[in-house]
Amino acid sequence: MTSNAVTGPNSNPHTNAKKRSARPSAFKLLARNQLALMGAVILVLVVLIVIITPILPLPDPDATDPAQRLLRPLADGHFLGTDHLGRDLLSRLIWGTRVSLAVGISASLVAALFGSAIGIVSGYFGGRTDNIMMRGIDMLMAFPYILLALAIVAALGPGLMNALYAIAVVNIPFFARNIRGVTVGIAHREFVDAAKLSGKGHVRIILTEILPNVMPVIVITISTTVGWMILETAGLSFLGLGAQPPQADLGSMLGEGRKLITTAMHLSAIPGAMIFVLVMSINLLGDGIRDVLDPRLKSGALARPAPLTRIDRTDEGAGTTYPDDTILAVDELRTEFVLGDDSYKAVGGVSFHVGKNECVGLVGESGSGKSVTALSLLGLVASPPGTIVGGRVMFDGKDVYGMSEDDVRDIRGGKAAYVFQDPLSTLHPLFSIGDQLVEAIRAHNAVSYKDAWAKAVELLGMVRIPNPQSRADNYPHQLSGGMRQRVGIAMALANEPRLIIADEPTTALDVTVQAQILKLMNNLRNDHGTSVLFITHDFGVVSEICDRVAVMYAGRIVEMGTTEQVLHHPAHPYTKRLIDCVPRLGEPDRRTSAIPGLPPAVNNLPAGCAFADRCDRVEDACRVGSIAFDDLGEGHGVRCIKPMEGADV
Ligand SMILES: Nc1ncnc2c1ncn2[C@@H]1O[C@H](COP(=O)(O)OP(=O)(O)OP(=O)(O)O)[C@@H](O)[C@H]1O
Repeated sequence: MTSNAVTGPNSNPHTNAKKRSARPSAFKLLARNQLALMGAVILVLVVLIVIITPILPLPDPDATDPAQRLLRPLADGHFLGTDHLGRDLLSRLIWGTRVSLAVGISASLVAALFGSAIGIVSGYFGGRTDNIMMRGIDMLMAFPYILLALAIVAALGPGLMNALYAIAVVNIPFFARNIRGVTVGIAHREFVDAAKLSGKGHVRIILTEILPNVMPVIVITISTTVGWMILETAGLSFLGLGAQPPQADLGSMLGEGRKLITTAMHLSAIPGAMIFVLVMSINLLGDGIRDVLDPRLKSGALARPAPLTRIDRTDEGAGTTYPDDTILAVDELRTEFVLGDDSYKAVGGVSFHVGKNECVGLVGESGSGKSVTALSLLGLVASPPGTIVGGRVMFDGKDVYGMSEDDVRDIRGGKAAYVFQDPLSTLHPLFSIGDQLVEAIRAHNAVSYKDAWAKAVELLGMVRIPNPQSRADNYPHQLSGGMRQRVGIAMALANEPRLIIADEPTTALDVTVQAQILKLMNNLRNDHGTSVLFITHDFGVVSEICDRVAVMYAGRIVEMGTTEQVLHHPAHPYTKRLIDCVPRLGEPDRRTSAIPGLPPAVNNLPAGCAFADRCDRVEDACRVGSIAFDDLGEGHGVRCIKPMEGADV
């Protein structure tokens, strides 16, 4: 770590002007996965060779020549040698691979077509249709699949086409079950309901709403099963039920070679190696395709995140000093998401502090970096893809990024607690709220279950949940949204935190419940001396609860001051426009106006002021260099070269 090599997003804005695509192309993403690329290269090579097989100067694969039997590889005129009938092995291998690939891919497509159709219909209609179709599929699955395949070929008679049908049929249940599961999850989503309400018929809904959403899963399933189907086809041919003599496929070649394995090992080793290479390359490519089609895998969202955000700092803040009673000090914090060659500078040098028993609001439009700032404070940004690339966070006088994992974990839910916007997604659906509170209490205190339960009930009472004793046995789905948020707050209060970080805790609630929750938080703050970092996009909420407020835009704080200063005398044009968006009670004639344009993408920030393109006071100087955060006195500061002095709102 060095302290001088600051490469923050705005330290050299000229470099940021470079245009970059939001997301690399699918091909680029695939090419980055070296194993998948290797698989793709091998597979393309094999496919090219089998496509041009008829025009290759190869001897007839079925022409026998007893005088030339069992020649070793590299023999004259026979690069891979000959088999027990003197047939050229290279020619048989290439023709055999062509047959195996064609049968394997065709079987996959047939299984995918029928299996997916069954899965979609069954998952979409549900009820009796689902029951009948799935019981049929269960019956197919009740037999060991290879026995079933053998039985089908035995009934239809040996032959390649019959092997193809058998392999396709035994794989239909696999597709049907997979796709049904995905369809059930989609069939009741709001966009499907909206399509139904708009009068679309079932067939159109399936084709336009369901199919595009399950298509990636179908493609992924095909790509991961085609190798398996080639193996199964080879297995049937190996047993003499697939390709019939003299036709070669990889399985039948292996079967013939097996009889002479001790005298001419190459007869089985060569087709065996080809099956291995083919199946491996298809599987590697399949895995790569799966990663490309699921952006969450590529971004690391589905990977197991590290317990602490990755810290790779080029600086440790500007060394700013803060008042003595500061509980949280954030100094030039920078957090980035690295996706391939793109880095998303979600937090680009943020500094603020929260004093004891103080409530500081963090306000800004959606995407301005409020949540990432809040999560970065205690290393909760998922890594990958998030990295803290600069700055320092001091909590209660200690450097958070210099602490051990255990120490940070101790602070989380202990001295500092989070309250999130949607408590339904943070509360466990299968445990009662009492049990979840008990768990939160016992994670930081060595108390008995009974004592923790009593404390849990007390906490529920404290956040004004009626009948806390009996409500403690309720599950999250049995509570209203407002009550769930109270439980979220009770959970945050469980260990008497010194700081509560509340990320839009009232956004999902109606105004009456919102007012109750704000009052509750204010009372708790005053009763317990807790500090609050309150994240919101609503200036109305700020005016009710915050002592000071910081306004964020494109990952940076553009204005900061007391609530009175920022709300009534905004200095930054952005703050003024944000305030103008809020309707006021009792002022029906006041015009509210939306801010034109959109915030810049954080992977492509412009030089100078990030708000310049949307600002009606912009001048040339706004688009040059880095805009400093100027002190306007009395704790009021702004990042603007032309602040609005004395603007009265
Ligand atoms: N996992 C991620 N990968 C890539 N970019 C991300 C990720 N999470 C957040 N971002 C980006 O970081 C930026 C800041 O997001 P953040 O969630 O902090 O905004 P916000 O101000 O809290 O918005 P909201 O009010 O909508 O929650 C956004 O541009 C967002 O797209």
